[in-house]
Amino acid sequence: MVAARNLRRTFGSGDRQVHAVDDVSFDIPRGQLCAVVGRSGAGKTSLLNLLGGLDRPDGGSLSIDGRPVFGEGLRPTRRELTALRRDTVGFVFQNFSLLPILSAAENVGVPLRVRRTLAGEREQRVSLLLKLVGLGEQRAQRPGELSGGQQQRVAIARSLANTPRLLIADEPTGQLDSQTGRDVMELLHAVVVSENVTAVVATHDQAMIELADRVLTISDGRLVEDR
Ligand SMILES: Nc1ncnc2c1ncn2[C@@H]1O[C@H](COP(=O)(O)OP(=O)(O)OP(=O)(O)O)[C@@H](O)[C@H]1O
Repeated sequence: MVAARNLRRTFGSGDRQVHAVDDVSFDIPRGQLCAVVGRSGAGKTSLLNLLGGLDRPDGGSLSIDGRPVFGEGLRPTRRELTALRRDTVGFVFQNFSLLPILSAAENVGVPLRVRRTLAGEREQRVSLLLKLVGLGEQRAQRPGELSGGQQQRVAIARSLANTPRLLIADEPTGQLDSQTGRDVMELLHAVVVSENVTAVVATHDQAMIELADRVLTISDGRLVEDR
């Protein structure tokens, strides 16, 4: 599902050069929940940004779902990267990134509006997703009226709206207390199974690491352990 070969991302130049992603290669099969771990500054976010098409590598190649995205002689346009994110990838961030003036249901529906999904179909999918994350009753509430854990559940529902094949989650439980974080992790694990999506999750969370099928450890931009 994800094939990364010798991926590199370097920031800055001269003495201040940082190899945030340094010659990283791996394959992630479909349906796998893969945790990416490592110290602060190790390069987890930089790697996830490449996998999700939010940033471009300086070297190496990447294929998602059998489609070459980056590689020798392959420079996707901004429009092509936008299409990749819209059609293939779902994102969950530490800070939830919900729109405060929209209800839970409207937030989940945003990716479907972007894709111009018909209203009836959109409503159906939004209801299904809110039920999936256990928030069928909260559909009309705005993010400010929901707890942190509930907000992250809305964000997970939104990330699944466009039936992504790849789910990228960057520290999804970073702002949650440990029990709520565990619930959100279990939910993520359950949706990976039920929606047959492949997930790559940057985390410091021991509970998530235990739930993961695979753990990639990054240190100074390098992949130092794969188990
Ligand atoms: N846009 C940027 N410009 C310059 N340097 C950057 C940029 N983004 C990341 N870096 C550097 O790349 C390295 C890896 O950062 P990254 O955010 O990927 O680490 P991380 O493992 O996700 O850390 P954390 O757990 O704290 O989020 C760090 O040294 C960081 O300072």
